[in-house]
Amino acid sequence: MAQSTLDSMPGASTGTVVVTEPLNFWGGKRVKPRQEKNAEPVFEPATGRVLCQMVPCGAEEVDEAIQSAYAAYQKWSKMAGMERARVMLEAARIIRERREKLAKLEVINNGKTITEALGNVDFSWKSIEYYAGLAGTLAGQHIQLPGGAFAYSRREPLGVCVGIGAWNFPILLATLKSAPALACGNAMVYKPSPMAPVTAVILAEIYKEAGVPDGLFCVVQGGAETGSLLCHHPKVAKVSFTGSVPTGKKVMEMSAKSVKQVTLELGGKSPLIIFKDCELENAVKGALMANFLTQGEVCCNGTRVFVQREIMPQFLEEVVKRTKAIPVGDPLLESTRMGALISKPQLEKVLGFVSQAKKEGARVLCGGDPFVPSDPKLKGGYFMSPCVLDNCRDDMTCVKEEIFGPVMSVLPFDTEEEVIKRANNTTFGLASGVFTRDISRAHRVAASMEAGTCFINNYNISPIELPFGGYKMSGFGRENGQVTIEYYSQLKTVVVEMGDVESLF
Ligand SMILES: NC(=O)C1=CN([C@@H]2O[C@H](COP(=O)(O)OP(=O)(O)OC[C@H]3O[C@@H](n4cnc5c(N)ncnc54)[C@H](O)[C@@H]3O)[C@@H](O)[C@H]2O)C=CC1
Ligand SMILES: C[N+](C)(C)CCCC(=O)O
Repeated sequence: MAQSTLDSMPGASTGTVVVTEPLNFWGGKRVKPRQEKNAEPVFEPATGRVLCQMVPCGAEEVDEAIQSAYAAYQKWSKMAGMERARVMLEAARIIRERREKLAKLEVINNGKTITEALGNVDFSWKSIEYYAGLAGTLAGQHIQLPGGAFAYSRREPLGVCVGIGAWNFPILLATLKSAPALACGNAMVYKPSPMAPVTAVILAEIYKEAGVPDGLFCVVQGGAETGSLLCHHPKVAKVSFTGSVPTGKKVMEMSAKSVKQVTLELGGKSPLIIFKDCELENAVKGALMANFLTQGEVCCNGTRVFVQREIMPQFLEEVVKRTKAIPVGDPLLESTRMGALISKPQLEKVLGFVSQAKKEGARVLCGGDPFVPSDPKLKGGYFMSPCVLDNCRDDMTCVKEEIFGPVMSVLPFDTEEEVIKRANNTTFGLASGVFTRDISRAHRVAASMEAGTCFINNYNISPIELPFGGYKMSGFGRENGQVTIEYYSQLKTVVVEMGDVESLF
């Protein structure tokens, strides 16, 4: 039972997998939905075929999951960090062992290429290893006070934390939220996106197999309604959310009612600035990495590509040549470099952005059309050709709004001062990038960016060791890196009197 979905994976190919096992997990096992009412079909993006049914959890089920997490938290939080680390390292080992199967299932549910999905699975076991490494280092301070009195601080967990994930990195987001949470001694109830529900429950099975107490990592399925039940539940101490700005605001509002801590990883419209003194080939490669991973459905993508006017012709020629050469198609083939978008509505939304851009005066240099691969089984898939837009202006819709698809907008600029101002002229602030061979300029620009990350001479390098998160409306709090320990724990100060109480009364 436990590994049935994965067991069917080795021979799996696009268009063959159907998932029928329950996708909820609490109390140490998969749990069948209480009623099939409101079931929603989940599609395989590469074929448009139904992969499984997602049945949203109601109030009673959410409560059951949270109670089960709370019971596990009571045990887990009393263990030493080193003991928790040992269990987590075992979970990381199991993920490594099932790397290929897990990645395949991720591809079938999300539509991204197998090459990227393998990288995402590697990111997952690395996050667990990284936070397992930190679990044994959690410590407080000892502070001496007058008269022999002293105090110490203890770093304690928060309790039951909720993770709400997006569909673009299903297994990676479930792991990068749960790994630091568990390392600090918390339990987590995780709600994946209703469009990508199948891999989080496998992570839950792996944690269980590694030896966490039953209930420590629970999965509840559902959309907005289930999400708000989680955000309102009185036993939840914290919500970590990845998704769009409008939903992030709602999560914050709901969490405010019972003063829950929140981490918000929201959208972006990040600038990538390419100066004329750059190494051009690297800048072109960087622009592709900034726009086309996971079909462009990445929050930190550098979708506003500012290019210094003198090198614009060469840049465009090279970027278009390479974009046209991207093999789009069956995401399970190793040679494919771009798979299918998550859903039909998402594909239509992205194509809509391209038509709007044309109306507003942008020029399509390549792509931007629906793409029908020659393989007949992919005819119903949500593919499009990657797109480069030229003649863009700062006031165009494609330059202002998050598109979340493979669409790069290219904008000319003349001076450093001008481009910094234009790059920062957005309500978002997730990431930014700069290509130049002038080291002073590189650091000057990095310091001026109103964004949580700045990449110098590369883009989208986000290993687990580095803090990741937004400025402005891209959110707050950080994920990844050592600092995330602070977002999943709280300090208790213990004050110790060694003499008599000096009372004023
Ligand atoms: N920054 C990012 O990484 C992401 C940005 N987006 C952007 O958002 C657009 C829409 O995508 P969606 O998946 O609909 O994003 P969304 O922000 O609505 O959903 C993200 C998660 O929040 C949950 N959710 C929705 N309403 C909720 C509520 N009221 N309370 C609690 N949880 C709730 C969803 O079920 C999902 O798990 C995309 O086209 C893209 O532009 C989407 C996903 C990730
Ligand atoms: C930083 N990265 C790419 C590993 C994950 C970002 C999460 C997101 O795009 O929603």
